Amino acid sequence: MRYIQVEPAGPLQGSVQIPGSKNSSLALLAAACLADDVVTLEGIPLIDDVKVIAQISRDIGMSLVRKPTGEVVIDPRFIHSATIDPGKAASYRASYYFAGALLAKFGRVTVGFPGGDDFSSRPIDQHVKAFQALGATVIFHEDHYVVESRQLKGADIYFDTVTSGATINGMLAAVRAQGRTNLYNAAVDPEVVDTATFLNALGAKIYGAGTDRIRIEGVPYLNGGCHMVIPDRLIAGAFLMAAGITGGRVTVGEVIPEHLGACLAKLEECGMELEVDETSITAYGRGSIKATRVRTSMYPGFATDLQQPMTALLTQAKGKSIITERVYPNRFNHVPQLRRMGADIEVRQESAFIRGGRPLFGAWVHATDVRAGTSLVLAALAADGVTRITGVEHLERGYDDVIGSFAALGARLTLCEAEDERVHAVFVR
Ligand SMILES: CC(=O)N[C@H]1[C@@H](OP(=O)(O)OP(=O)(O)OC[C@H]2O[C@@H](n3ccc(=O)[nH]c3=O)[C@H](O)[C@@H]2O)O[C@H](CO)[C@@H](O)[C@@H]1O
Ligand SMILES: C=C(OP(=O)(O)O)C(=O)O
Repeated sequence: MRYIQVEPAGPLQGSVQIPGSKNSSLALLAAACLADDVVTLEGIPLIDDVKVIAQISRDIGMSLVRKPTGEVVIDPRFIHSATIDPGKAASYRASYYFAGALLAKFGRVTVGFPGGDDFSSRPIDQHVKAFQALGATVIFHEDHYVVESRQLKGADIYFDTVTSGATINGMLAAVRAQGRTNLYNAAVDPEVVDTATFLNALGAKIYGAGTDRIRIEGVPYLNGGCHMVIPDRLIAGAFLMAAGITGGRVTVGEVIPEHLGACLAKLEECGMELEVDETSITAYGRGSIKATRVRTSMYPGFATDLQQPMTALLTQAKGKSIITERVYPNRFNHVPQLRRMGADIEVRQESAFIRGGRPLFGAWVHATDVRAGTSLVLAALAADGVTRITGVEHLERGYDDVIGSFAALGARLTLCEAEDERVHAVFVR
């Protein structure tokens, strides 16, 4: 069993270049299926979810090659199958994008149910609603679903809730549908805009991405092309919080500061000093962190994926903080683990009540999902003593080099192998 060992190393200091966004990359790689020629994507991180996509691509006949210079070159011209293996689909969340992307080209797609971080019920009813509105049938089987349509037809789609996944999937399915599609109550996340920008570069006609109404005029053909994925705003936000919790100074480079608006405002409310340039942000963790109230919401609100590192930060804020999780109300799996490290947090319904200022100490803890892992790394950086974090595979879904990137800032993280599996059983509860 692998674990990450974190030893005390004082305040983090230095700069880190932020990699391409996981969530955008997963959408772009599936979107590449829609093209009729070779596509090059720059900045795709080498994370586990992307490795699964590489395997899926091989299965369906889509060549996907990572060049030594880092670009990923995809040739979708010889895709021969629209069946996505249930096991592979279930090993990450965004496998559902293959349904939208392959539907218009193949008329029938079989995809295993999505996996990904298991912190809450994560319905796909709005994806289904979009496919059905475009004229497809969706049939559920034990471990997969089949989406079928002889000819997708543009439609007006009113999402019942704001969802980035269903907005992107609706866009993917509509790009090659016949006629006009309007997506209402669409998500405005940067990942939605990034996917639309990429598809438009290939010849799609998508208008209004980044607003809550997106219009798509279907096209019969998409060219090849090049695109650079946006930086990972969630990784960037967590590094800024790491500066706060360790009282250090961290610069995140190659970011789009606008994507982090709600996070930056909250960190300033907590008393952190920030210097924002065109493509970089420096956070100073000077002085004490102030308690605050956070409510997560969809973009441009405070991201649910930053809630967990923020919880870690607020354990060190003097006074009472409240975090309310509005996107995934049960997303508090990191809290019992933070408590093992001495944090005083109580979860009631969709809120975590944090009595901050208690010292943290090293312990064996388990990362149940990628952001829970980030939260534990941050807590460990501020803790007295050695922390050992299992569930490394969850961190590897989102980070291609969690050890190296924190080490570059002076942290002491080591990837270790435990021989005794019983250790695992003791704390994974
Ligand atoms: C791979 C990926 O991009 N994952 C991100 C994506 O997940 P994901 O795409 O799953 O999240 P959504 O944006 O779709 O979900 C937002 C909200 O809509 C609800 N919903 C969603 C779909 C649906 O069919 N029905 C429905 O009710 C969800 O329960 C949630 O409350 O956005 C989440 C919210 O920002 C992030 O935490 C995830 O990191
Ligand atoms: C929830 C997340 O990922 P996924 O949707 O891929 O499970 C995340 O990145 O925090």
